[in-house]
Parts: sequence; structure tokens; C-alpha cells
Amino acid sequence: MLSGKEVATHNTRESCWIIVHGKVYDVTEFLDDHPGGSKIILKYAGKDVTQEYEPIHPPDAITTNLPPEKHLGPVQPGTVEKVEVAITDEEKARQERMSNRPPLDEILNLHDFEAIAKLVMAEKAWAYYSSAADDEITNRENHAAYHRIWFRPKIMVDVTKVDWSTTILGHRSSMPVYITATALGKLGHPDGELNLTRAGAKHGVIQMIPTLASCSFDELVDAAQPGQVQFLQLYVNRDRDITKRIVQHAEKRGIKGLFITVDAPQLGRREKDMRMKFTAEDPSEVTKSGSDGVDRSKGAARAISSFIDPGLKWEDLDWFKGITKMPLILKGVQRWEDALKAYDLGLAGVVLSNHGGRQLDFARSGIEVLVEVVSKLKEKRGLTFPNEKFALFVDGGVRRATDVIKAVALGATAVGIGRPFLYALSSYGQDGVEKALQILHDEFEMNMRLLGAQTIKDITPDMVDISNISSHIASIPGDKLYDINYESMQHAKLRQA
Ligand SMILES: Cc1cc2c(cc1C)[n+](S(=O)(=O)[O-])c1c(=O)[nH]c(=O)nc-1n2C[C@H](O)[C@H](O)[C@H](O)COP(=O)(O)O
Repeated sequence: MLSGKEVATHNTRESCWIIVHGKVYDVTEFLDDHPGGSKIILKYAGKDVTQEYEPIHPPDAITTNLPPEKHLGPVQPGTVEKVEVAITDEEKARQERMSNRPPLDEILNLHDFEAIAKLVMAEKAWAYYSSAADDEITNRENHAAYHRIWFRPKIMVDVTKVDWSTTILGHRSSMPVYITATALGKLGHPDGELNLTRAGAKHGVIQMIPTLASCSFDELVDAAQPGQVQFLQLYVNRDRDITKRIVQHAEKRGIKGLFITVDAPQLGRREKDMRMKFTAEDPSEVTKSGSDGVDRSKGAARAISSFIDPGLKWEDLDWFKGITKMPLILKGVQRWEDALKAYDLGLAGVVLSNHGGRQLDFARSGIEVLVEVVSKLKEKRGLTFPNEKFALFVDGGVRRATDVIKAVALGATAVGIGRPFLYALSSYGQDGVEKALQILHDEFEMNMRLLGAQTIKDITPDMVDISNISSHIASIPGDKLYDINYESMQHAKLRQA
């Protein structure tokens, strides 16, 4: 066993060891491959870096990215000097805002969590969660699309009792909503995705565990209550043995659905996240590309995703069917032809999604694609929805129970919600996530009554007017760069002249 003293002598670029979770790693040859640049590692060379490591890296990031011969084994307990991570003025100001945030009972809707999270989250964390690709048009369209769908409520229906519970892939759920997969939960809260597991258990809502969770997969499955249903979101690894191991382990641990993410052969250019250059203090320090040629100077997203296989193709699905019996669902389908292909291949369903606008900008919203998919699969295969055999899910921009009800009316089995639960856990931890779920329950109760629907089955296509669904009015974003940098400079020059 290595002593902390011995590890401390390896604190240079020539020989750099670090300690993570009580284990010693030789990262000397990894320094220039580190997505956040070498500087941040050298700052902690020879020391225990766990506290700095945890919020940004999935637990197994170091073991999967470092060859086994660099894993030097456990460090002797009691021999390691504690690393004090100095509290910056920015962090002090943030903690001050956190202590002044409104009490939870003043939160009335899911938008409130976003407003508070923006105030109380660390800049890097907010950038990562809120970021979307390019001009973020799709991110805005995701919610805007719901504003183009109007209700045709029924009256004189006895709605004394209303019930919005449902089944998702054959499992009971208290509402047609699941907590979708979003990476790096510990950026927002030290308990990370555990907040989602625990709140989901209390409110009978399914959690989709992300490949890039901050918490380990087993930690999240161990934290589930008996009978609590969890799905797994999978980024397919270039190394198929790693993927096979993850999938078969998940099945053994009782995961009830494998959601294969298909809209991210490369993670999108999320410029707010990129500006953070994540952990590298000196941006020019951030390595342009590692030994595998992956450009790592693009913030956290790109940093943690170089393992994703851009070569994933339809033929791979037979391989998946051969390694698991879990229902297979494709997450990130964006046109009816691909939904039809997934149905013909006997998959259990698709998530009509553009990754929360974080991937291809100008991709259409999930709800608009839903309308197209339902009509085309009816025309081509005589299918009606919701459909037990082939479930349609939608995610992106869902912030109200009325958004969910619109999706259900149009044939969705259920809807995934992402950022609102992240903002809730970042502002109030598990209590925040529970409050968000309770708000949705309260909104369902009211809206089902006002719609004249007693149960989910009574929410039918005739209850919505979708005549405007495809008329996109993309608000052209202001040209910040020109307006702030160039235009004002010209004015300044003219003023001086
Ligand atoms: C907000 C967010 C979304 C992420 C997400 C991380 C964040 C912070 N990450 S990402 O880092 O790679 O982009 C994932 C992910 O791990 N895997 C995935 O399939 N979708 C990922 N998504 C997309 C997510 O599953 C939903 O499609 C999206 O969040 C739905 O939109 P709303 O946030 O508006 O509800």
C-alpha cells in the first residue's frame, strides 16, 4: 500500500500521481490528454483530488480513461494530507444568494426553479445545464411548439374523480412523466442524481439513469426503493466490450428499459458550456486534441463524451438484441421514417427528442415530430397510439402538465422532463425535486378537470387543435457579437472623433 508521503513526491510534470476515492493513479502520460488541460491536474499533483474530481466526472471516468497499469492501488489511510479547496469570493457570493433564496412554498411552477437556479448555481454548472447548441433556436422552439397547440375542452363531464396515473412499458407510474437522463447531477448538488432517485420513489415516477451520471450506476440502483422502476440511458461506447458489460450489468440489476441515445454521434456545440472551458484556468492551456485526436477544448460536454461511438448504425441493433432481453428504445428520433424503421425492427419504442436542443440546432420539437409520426405510422402500418407494443415518448421544453396532456392527447405514452428537475435539485435538493413533482400533480388535477377528462384514456386527439403545429416562427436572436463588440466600438470611435 502506498503512503501519502510517497505519493506527494510525484508532484511534477515528469512524474504526476493523484489520489481519487482513496486510490492512487499515475496520470503523467495522461496530462496532455486531460480534457480540462494539464494545469488543473498539476495543481493537485501528489495530492487527494477527490473533492475537485467528483462534481465534474462520472465516478468511473478515471478508471475507464486510464490504462490499468496506471492504477497504482490504495493509499494508506491516515497518511494523506487533506487538501483545502479555497472558497473563492465568487463562491462566497453564490452561497449568500443561496441562503437568500425564497422558501420552497413560494415556488408555484417549474419555471420558478429555473429563475432561482440561475441565481444560485455556480456559473460553470448553470452553463452546463442551461446550454443548448449554436443559437439555441431549437431549445426555445421546444417549449414554443406547445404554445401552438390549443385545447378543445369538454363540459358537463363528471370530474369529481380524476386519475392521471398510467403505465409506461408495462410499469405503473403516478403520471405520464419520467425523469429523463441528464448528465453530471453533482454539478448542481453534492448528492447528484440520488435526489432524483429518492424523489422519484416517493412520487411513483420512473427515473432514467444517465450513462454520464455523477453518481455511480450501482449507487443509484442501490438507492431505489423495492419495486421502484428505473431505466438506463446508454451512450454507446466505441469499445463494444465496455457497452456489453454496462448493458448486461444493468439487466442483472433489474433495469426495465434500455434507452439508446441516437442523436449524439458527437455532442453539440453548447457555447455557454464551451465558454467555461471547464476546469482549465488558462483557456489557451486546454489541449486542442488528445492522443485520440478528439478536440477537448470544448467545455465539459465534449470533455466527457469522447468515448461515444459516432459509428453506431441500424445493423448494431441485432447485436443489442443478442446481448440483452431488456426492451430497447431509441432516444433522439426526429423523423417518421426512423420511427417506422424502429417499429419494423421490433423495438419497444422511440423517444421523439432533440436532446433538449443541445444537439442539432433547427431540429424540430419532439411534439411536432410526434404529430408526424402518429399520422405516418397509422398510414403505413395501421397503428394507433398510445400503443402498448410500440411506445412513443416525447421530451424537450415540457414545463407544464398541460404540455404533457397535449403530448398524451397526440399519442405519447409519456413525456421526459430534464432541466426543471436539475434546476429543482440545484436550488433545493431532493425537496426541490419533490416539490416539482407535486406541482405537476396539482396541475394535472386542475387541468384534467377543466379539460373534462376523468382518466388518461379520456385524453384524446379531438381535445387539441394542432392546425398551427408546423408554422415555425423562429425568433431571430439578436446579433450579440455585432451589437456589443463591433457596433458599440464603432460608436465609441465616432464619439471620440
Ligand atoms: C439538460 C441536459 C440534457 C441532457 C444532458 C445533460 C443536460 C444538462 N445530457 S448530456 O450532457 O449528454 O447532453 C444527456 C445525456 O447524457 N444523455 C442523453 O441521452 N440526453 C441528455 N440530455 C437530454 C435529455 O435527456 C432530454 O432530452 C432533454 O433534457 C429534454 O429537454 P428539457 O431539458 O427541456 O426537459
